[in-house]
Amino acid sequence: MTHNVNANHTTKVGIWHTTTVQSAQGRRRPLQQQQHFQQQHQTYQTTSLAGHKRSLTDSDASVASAVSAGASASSGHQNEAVNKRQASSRHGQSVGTKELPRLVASPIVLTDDDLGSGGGGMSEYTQRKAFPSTPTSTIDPLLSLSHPRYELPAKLVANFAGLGIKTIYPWQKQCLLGPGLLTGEKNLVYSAPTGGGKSLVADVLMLKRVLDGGGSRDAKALLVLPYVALVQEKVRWLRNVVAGISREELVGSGLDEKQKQQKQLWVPRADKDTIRVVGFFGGSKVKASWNDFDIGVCTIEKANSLINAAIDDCSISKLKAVVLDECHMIDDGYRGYLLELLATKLLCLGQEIQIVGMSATLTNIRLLKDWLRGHSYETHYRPVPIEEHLVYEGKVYPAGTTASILKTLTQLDSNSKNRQPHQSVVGPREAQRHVRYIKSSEYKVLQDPVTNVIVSLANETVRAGYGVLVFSSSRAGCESDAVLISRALPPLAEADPVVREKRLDLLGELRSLSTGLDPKLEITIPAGVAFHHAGLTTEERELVASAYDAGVLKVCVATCSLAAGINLPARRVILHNARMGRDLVGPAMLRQMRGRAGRKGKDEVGETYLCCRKSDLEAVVDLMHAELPQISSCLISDKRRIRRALLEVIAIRLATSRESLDDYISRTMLYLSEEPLSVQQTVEESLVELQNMEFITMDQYHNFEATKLGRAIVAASIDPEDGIFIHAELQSALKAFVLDGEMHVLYTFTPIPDLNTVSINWRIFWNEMEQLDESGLRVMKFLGLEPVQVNKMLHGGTLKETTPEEKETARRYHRFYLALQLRDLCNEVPIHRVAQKYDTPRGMVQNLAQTCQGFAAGMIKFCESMGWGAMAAALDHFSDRLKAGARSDLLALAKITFVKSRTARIFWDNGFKTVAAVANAEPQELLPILMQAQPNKVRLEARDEQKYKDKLLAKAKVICDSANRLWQLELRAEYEEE
Ligand SMILES: Nc1ncnc2c1ncn2[C@@H]1O[C@H](COP(=O)(O)OP(=O)(O)OP(=O)(O)O)[C@@H](O)[C@H]1O
Repeated sequence: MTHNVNANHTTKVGIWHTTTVQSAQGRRRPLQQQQHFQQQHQTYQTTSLAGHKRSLTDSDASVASAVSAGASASSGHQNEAVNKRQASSRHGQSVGTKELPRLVASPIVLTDDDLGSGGGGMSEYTQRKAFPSTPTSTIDPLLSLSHPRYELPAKLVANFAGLGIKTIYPWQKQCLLGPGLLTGEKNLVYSAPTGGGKSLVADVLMLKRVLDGGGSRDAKALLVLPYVALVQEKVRWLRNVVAGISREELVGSGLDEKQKQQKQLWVPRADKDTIRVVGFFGGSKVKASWNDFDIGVCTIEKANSLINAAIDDCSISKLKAVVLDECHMIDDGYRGYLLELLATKLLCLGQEIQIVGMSATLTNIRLLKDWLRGHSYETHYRPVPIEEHLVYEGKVYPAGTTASILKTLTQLDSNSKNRQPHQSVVGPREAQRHVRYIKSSEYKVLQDPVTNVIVSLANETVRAGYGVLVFSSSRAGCESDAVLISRALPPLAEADPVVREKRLDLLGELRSLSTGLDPKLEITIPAGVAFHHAGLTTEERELVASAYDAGVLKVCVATCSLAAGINLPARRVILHNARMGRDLVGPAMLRQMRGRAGRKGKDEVGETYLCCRKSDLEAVVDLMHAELPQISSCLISDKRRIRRALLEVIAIRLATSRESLDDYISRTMLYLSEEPLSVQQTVEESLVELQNMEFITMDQYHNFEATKLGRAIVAASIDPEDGIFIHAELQSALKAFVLDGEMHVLYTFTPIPDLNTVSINWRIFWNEMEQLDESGLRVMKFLGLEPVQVNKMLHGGTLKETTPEEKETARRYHRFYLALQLRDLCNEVPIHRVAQKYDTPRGMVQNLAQTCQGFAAGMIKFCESMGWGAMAAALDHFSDRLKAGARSDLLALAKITFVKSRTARIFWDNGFKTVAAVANAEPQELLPILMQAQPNKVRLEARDEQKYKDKLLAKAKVICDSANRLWQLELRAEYEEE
């Protein structure tokens, strides 16, 4: 027997917490009543505020129908009938933003089993049983960070408390008090579940090293994270943590008078007493040096190149701590292996640098502990309980029972010959195990059981007032899920007035970005839903993530890019098929995704629902029960990596003799797991290959030395194999560099594309080629790119990629296609226009705009190291245009904060042609110019208009201040020249 969840209030789903359902039941009407209420409410709804902001024009309606078509390709007559019914029930309601016909989410029904068992009991992942409650510092004083054992400045402790960390968890205490950790004598590697509070331990140790500095006032730390978004989030967090803290404060805290006297007090200097946290990634800080920061938060690549440069110029002695977050990535051959390289170099230095590694998915922590010669700590504590489920064919199973689902299914399958077509695949034994089921839907767009389930589960949580994170396998999937979910949720007019205002503000902010408002976000945001993927620009992603974090949005549908490390308030995490592109995610990624549910400080509990298709069931159940793979070094699996490892240490002169190279290799993680003899042999072969490639030479004393080329490759932070390609390209360019146009320089600044990720639209290639001037065509010819080949491709030809030569040619076509995009960006074409023109997601175009700056800096270093001074100067001269995204006449203006590309052009056209002119302007004067620079004029209400102007005025003030600073620098330079 089953009970409709909406009609029956006796649900009991967990012993430790109330679930979304229970909370919802406590607060809301049963769904049927609610729908009735909504319809009534909608019928008599007066004109909404949003209606004033923007009306549904014909063109909007056509966009809406286009989106509808995309989101619901299978939509049919039955569906239309329902939609028409619903649309007519909304008659008289003003639509604030674009809106598609509404859907009613399928009801979720409880089974008897659930009523009796407490919703399947606690899942295997829930750690709450072992730690029923978190003790406080009244029970254990060491749970307070102000305890003298930690020797932390009072301000730091207060900052942590202000950020919600008033007491630490028992495991955090035990971990911090491990031997030699607080004093920085020992390295540490530790593992705790996602959301377990790992960051705090590393933050405390790292800050102690920076503040204490082993006597140095110039102590530095690096925190290494795998993704740019994580770097940005961490920079924000750490800046709050260190706000108002000076190094000398540490000396005064937690010590008695005698101890204070014994410690030498530093004399504070205005520029030295605060802790500077700086983020390093992609195109940011291309020329940054160690003097620019105290704590550098970096991507893996940036950390590796910073460390190389510091070892080379001997400034590495300032480095006191390195934190490797998500250190299981060491086993990722694509880029994670750089973690092993950088840490091994530090281990070889023989100076005290505390290395701290952490992860939620480390099974063989011992290997890392042995490698780092440190202390290890493992906990399974998760402060917020998580309840996990599998959903299959509309039925919800507690995660613990999934293995038996499969068993039942196998039995049923073996008897399938006897099964009648109308009989369900789920037999009676299995039916007892599922705790809830989602009724199938009458709408055509919700015929797919997985989609239907996702809409219902999201709808249930949002209506109970909580946040939902949905992971979808692709960008298109994210967008279509978001549109469908939004159609089932209450429209904007029914939202709380404060939330409604904020959603409208969010729409306004997105509209005012240079990319304009995405038509699908325009549909979903009013209902509190958005998507987040690499196709959006960073600004769009940031606005979406922070609106979701603030509760303005209730549903965020994301690709797995949002899975690692990000702290967002998700009561419920729903996985749409657990796929990344076409492939099923691995166990570590699965854990990361599910780990986004129920984060401390954001939510009290968490629930996860992995929703899968029948064809995936077996693989998904295996995945849910899969042990996390043991990590291992991947240095040896591809010889390119060991070659890079050797080339780097030779080039930065960390190890040049055979003995020191052996010593270096013996300190890798690889050396602990591989047969020493086979490692030796690989090293031997790699050294010979590096010599053959002319990256290194051996001198008469049998010491290795990097050649110019070898040093250039390391200075440019590129892979040795890419180095060969670049070297060949630049070497031939030297002979005939095309300087009577910009294409050749731009081509040189274009990062080497991965052939699998860049796809060329040959029609566009052809069109652009036809419009190239003579100089541009000469560049093409020089690169060996044939119009005949482009024409062939246009008519269905294939670009061969079998031989190394063919691969190189293919690379050039792809690189040239990207260079064309870069050319448009530098000629002030806005990102979204470039994206449209080249048939590429705008996030990708923005990524190109950002990464090319770092790559360009690498190319300049490459030329400098090769002794190609003239080429380096020519490239350097042009590199400012990449940053400015503008033609050369605007370069000076584009140095001003917020004045880039199109905005700089509008300043110029309005007579503000120099920094001095802007510096001498009143912010009010700049207001009309900034309004002109907004691409999308929106009809605004008077009140909103004022808000909008206030925002622009604040921006104008920043612009004036920035221009003033630049102008003063210019004046000083002129004065000094005289
Ligand atoms: N002692 C504490 N008291 C209160 N909140 C805490 C404490 N420690 C950590 N938190 C909070 O818990 C949340 C999760 O912590 P954190 O980001 O460190 O998790 P994590 O273990 O790194 O997870 P993941 O592996 O998913 O990144 C954060 O919001 C953090 O501020």
